[in-house]
Amino acid sequence: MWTPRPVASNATDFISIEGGARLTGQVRVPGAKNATLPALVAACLSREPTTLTNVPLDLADVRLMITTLGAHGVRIAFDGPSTLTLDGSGWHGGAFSPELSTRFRHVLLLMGLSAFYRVPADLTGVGGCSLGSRKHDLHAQLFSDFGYFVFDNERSFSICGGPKAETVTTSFHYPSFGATLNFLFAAVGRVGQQSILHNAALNPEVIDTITLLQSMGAEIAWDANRTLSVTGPRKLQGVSHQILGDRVFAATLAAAVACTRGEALVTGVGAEYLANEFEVWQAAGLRVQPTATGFGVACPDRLTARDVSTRPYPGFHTDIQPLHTVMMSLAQGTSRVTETILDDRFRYCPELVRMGARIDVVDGGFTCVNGQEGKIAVVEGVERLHASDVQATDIRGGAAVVVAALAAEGRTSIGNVYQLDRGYADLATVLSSLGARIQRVNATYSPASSAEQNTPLNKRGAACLTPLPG
Ligand SMILES: CC(=O)N[C@H]1[C@@H](OP(=O)(O)OP(=O)(O)OC[C@H]2O[C@@H](n3ccc(=O)[nH]c3=O)[C@H](O)[C@@H]2O)O[C@H](CO)[C@@H](O)[C@@H]1O
Ligand SMILES: C=C(OP(=O)(O)O)C(=O)O
Repeated sequence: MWTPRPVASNATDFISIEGGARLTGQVRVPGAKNATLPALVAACLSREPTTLTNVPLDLADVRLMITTLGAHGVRIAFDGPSTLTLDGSGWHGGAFSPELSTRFRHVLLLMGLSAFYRVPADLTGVGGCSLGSRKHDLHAQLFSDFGYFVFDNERSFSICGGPKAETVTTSFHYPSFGATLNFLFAAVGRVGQQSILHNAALNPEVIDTITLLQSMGAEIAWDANRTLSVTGPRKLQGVSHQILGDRVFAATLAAAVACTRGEALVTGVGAEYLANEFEVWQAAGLRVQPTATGFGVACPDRLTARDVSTRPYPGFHTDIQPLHTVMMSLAQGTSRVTETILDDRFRYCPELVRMGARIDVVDGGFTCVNGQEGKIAVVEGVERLHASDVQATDIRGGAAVVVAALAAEGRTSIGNVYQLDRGYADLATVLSSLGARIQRVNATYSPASSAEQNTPLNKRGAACLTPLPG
């Protein structure tokens, strides 16, 4: 049996980038984190082993999910660097350790898995990126609509009991990705019963999970009005499923190419999954050419400013918003980036400002999906960014800072690399294969050395670090 290597996430690690190298070459994106987390849970719905391929096993969130599944009765065999087989028949639910659950958002999907197996589950603390208020009221609502007993207060979220034996119809005020997945997991467990969800999320990663469930035997249909209908099968069989390529990773590479005026061929994910983002970026001057296995991207000239507003799929993806902001930071003109889904998703902007970006985050005068005051980043493009000592505030905010550093003059240090490890496998290796001068530095703590106390990162109190190599 193959054994996965440990995910290297030392709290004091940082990424060092000497900016200015034009990115060129060819790269394949791995399977998507946000398709893998649901697929790991969906695979456990069969009492027969199910094999997943194209799994980004080196992601911290994927490991957290695997560890949590294993701790609650799932048997997992690693078959290779991106393949594993799960046998979920031993899933027993119970109380999830806050030590694990507070570190990733999609621990919420284990409530759906428990609903499927009709075992009680108790969740104290949910993690994920800090992007403002991230509610789970729709999750609580759907389990209640299905007939489970739900206890949901500030301290814990628990379900127990079983579902009703009749058609269930439920409706979301917003097409929540995570809540749609939990709906699917609970619905496929109701043998012969129909479940209907109005205003479902139908993004590529949900469709990938639906494809997996359909191949296992579930009857699932949807329409253009976002109405999802599920009939639970008598049995879900074990299958093999390849995880969808990561569209956000692909967009990150496109942004890196754009900001370094490079040229690259990206494979492993269809350009159609980025249709909206590419339409905006092509209007800004980016050249994108879909291919049979991905897309070519090139940026010969400076981009021009373009406004965007985040929306549920197929609208402009909130996870790609920080990458748009960094592209606009170097574009000609002023653009407005409106975040309508997660009010605090501009936490990375001060990091870009440290690198010379001109960004003002202002109140937008609208209410965000999460009920908070929505914000707009007003980005005045500059010709150049400069190196600084910055932090990855969250997965995609961290990616935006990496892209900025690739384009900036001088050497940038990026701390809090753990955030990047949650969503990007081997980012430094992937970027260096395109010619980036990037290095992950494994820092060691040494309080005795006063020289180390003066390294750039220490000015912001991030860590005591050994001097940068090179
Ligand atoms: C692991 C994963 O796949 N995460 C993605 C998923 O997160 P996640 O599944 O958490 O996102 P949701 O689609 O559920 O949440 C989006 C919005 O809906 C609100 N909401 C959500 C649930 C709920 O019960 N009540 C409620 O009001 C949230 O506060 C937020 O404003 O979609 C987000 C929005 O596309 C992405 O940024 C994340 O990358
Ligand atoms: C916000 C994200 O992830 P999570 O929901 O796991 O925090 C993300 O993938 O950008």
